[in-house]
Amino acid sequence: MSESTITSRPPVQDREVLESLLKHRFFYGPSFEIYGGVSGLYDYGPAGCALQANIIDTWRKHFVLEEDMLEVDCPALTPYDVLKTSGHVDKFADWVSRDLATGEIFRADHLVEEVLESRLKGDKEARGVVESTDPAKEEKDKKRKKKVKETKAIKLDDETVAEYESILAQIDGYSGPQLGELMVKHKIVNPTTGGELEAPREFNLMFETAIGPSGQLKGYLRPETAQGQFLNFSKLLESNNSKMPFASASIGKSFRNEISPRAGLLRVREFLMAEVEHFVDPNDKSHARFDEIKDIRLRLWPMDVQAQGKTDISELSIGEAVSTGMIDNQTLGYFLARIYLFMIKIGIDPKRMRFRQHMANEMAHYAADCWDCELQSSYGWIECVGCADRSAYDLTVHSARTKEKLVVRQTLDEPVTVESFEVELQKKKFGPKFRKDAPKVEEFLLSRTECERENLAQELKDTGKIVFEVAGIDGKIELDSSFITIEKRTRVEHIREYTPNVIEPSFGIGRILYSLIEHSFWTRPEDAQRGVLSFPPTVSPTKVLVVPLSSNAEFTPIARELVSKLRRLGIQSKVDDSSASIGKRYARNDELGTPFGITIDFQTVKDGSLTIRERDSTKQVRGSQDEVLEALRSLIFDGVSWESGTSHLATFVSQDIE
Ligand SMILES: Nc1ncnc2c1ncn2[C@@H]1O[C@H](COP(=O)(O)OP(=O)(O)OP(=O)(O)O)[C@@H](O)[C@H]1O
Repeated sequence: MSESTITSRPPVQDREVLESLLKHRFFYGPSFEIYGGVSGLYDYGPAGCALQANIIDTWRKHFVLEEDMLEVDCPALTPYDVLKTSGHVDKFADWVSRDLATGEIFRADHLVEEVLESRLKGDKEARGVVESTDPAKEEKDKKRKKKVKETKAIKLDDETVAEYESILAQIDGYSGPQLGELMVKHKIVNPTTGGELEAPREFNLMFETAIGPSGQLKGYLRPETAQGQFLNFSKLLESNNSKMPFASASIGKSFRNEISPRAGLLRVREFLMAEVEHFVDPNDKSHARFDEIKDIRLRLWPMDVQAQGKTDISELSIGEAVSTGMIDNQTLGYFLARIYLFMIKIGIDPKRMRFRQHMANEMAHYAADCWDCELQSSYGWIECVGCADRSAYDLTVHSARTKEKLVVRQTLDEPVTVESFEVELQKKKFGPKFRKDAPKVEEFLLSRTECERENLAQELKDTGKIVFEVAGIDGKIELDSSFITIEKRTRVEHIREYTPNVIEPSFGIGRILYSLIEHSFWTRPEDAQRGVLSFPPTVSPTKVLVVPLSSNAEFTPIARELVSKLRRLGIQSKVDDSSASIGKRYARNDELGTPFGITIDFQTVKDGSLTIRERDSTKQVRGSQDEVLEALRSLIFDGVSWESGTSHLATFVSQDIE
């Protein structure tokens, strides 16, 4: 699939028609439904499972095989220590506000966003501004209006409009206290009842559990698959013959106790992730294959444009974006392009895909740069892949906590002379002075960075002592030079030891799958209820539908033989020999996204010839069995277009099929 072969379809006009199709054809549906269901949990049916499996299969070929990545599969159950060290126990939280009267809980950033958007909408109505009539947006607004009671046509002054727009453009970057201030300043209350809300407080999104019967080992269901890859770094490096750079990959379920799961598969509590951790030398983030992708043009929304409250998208080549510094480095740029190519391969509409850079206050403090691949659907622009340069953070914290060296040792071609500040402790004096805290103080001093050592050396020189604090020990500690010396020394090194940086593309498969469904959905012009899902053959749940014209017994062995030949070609097919009319059977399979149909009729019995039907155009051609099979093979595996793949076959006009 290339960009030029993807048909850009109008946004979904009526989500209910699509939702009814997805339910009816059992792509997915609420889990535990006959017990009333639990929000944010979904079961995938046969069509959804096959679609998901094909997306994953394409992902594995596109990333793991193409890039020689090392795949790992690690448990979802994760001990407390791991997630404490990674920062998830303390920081993996959203801000929530509770209605004091009803107990209803709101996610603070979503609430501020919805209320301000709705006020801006009310202002536009009051000013008589006609917005673009995007039906999907209209529907979203209608629903929001119902939910957000205060949407009224009230005119705002220009300053307030500018302020709201600026807040909305930066909504992902506010801290809890800042959201609280915004709620007070802009009088944001429970939109349905008008009730007062508590100041935002943190709510950790991880599901907590105890591992084993004693209840002593606290654990969590992982919120991402990444940690397993970091913890296995040394084994993976060894598997890669100690060669850098390299990438690991993992596909598995992650769990987040979302505050208000909504928008179907877009915000759920258990979802499939596919993540890559690409380990790279911090001094050289170039990519060996950058030239292959440097001319690919992406729709980019950089942080400075967002900070000005603007939504202007620049269409730039990756080469330009990296050379101007908009994208931090080649490896990050390389992965953004590879994400784009993957999306195109599975049939995502490039016009409904953009890359949004995280703003400085939204990015984790350690991240060098971060971009989200956002896909547009009737729910708006949704982050479907996050791609971050996480620097050396993860390996450094796990290494510090476990004392396992998670580093690369590189033999240098030429030895180098290195100058550094070295700390020497008179350990015999630490015991009597600090007693049980001595190891903590020693560890603190020995684990200072080069820059901190330099500062301490200066302090010692200037004042004859150093003064510092150590976490877990009360009060300030003072040490003079009889306890510690810090001196600049020179040594010759033959080995360079470094902690690699990590570039992490992180895919939410459910969000991608749902966006793909919307980008592929349309209804036949003659009947708005007749839905079609135009998946590319690579990901469609079934590739070929075999349709005997009637229940005539002569058709059965032909169908059986055909299916077995298709199977040998690696083409997955289904026979539909139900009593429904052929038109109905095709319509059913259009809803399932099956790209091709083969009809067996009385002519087949006579001369073995068959017809192939193409889902989107409903065109049909006729040929011998060998011709039909060869045409299907090239249509499905070689990405050949219908016109060129079947031009040598006779056009077939059926009387009663459609
Ligand atoms: N609750 C969820 N339901 C479905 N997919 C999710 C959910 N949370 C995250 N994802 C997917 O996992 C990917 C990587 O997760 P990441 O931590 O970057 O998301 P996030 O920034 O927390 O998302 P959001 O801000 O939308 O909650 C996302 O791009 C998305 O596709």
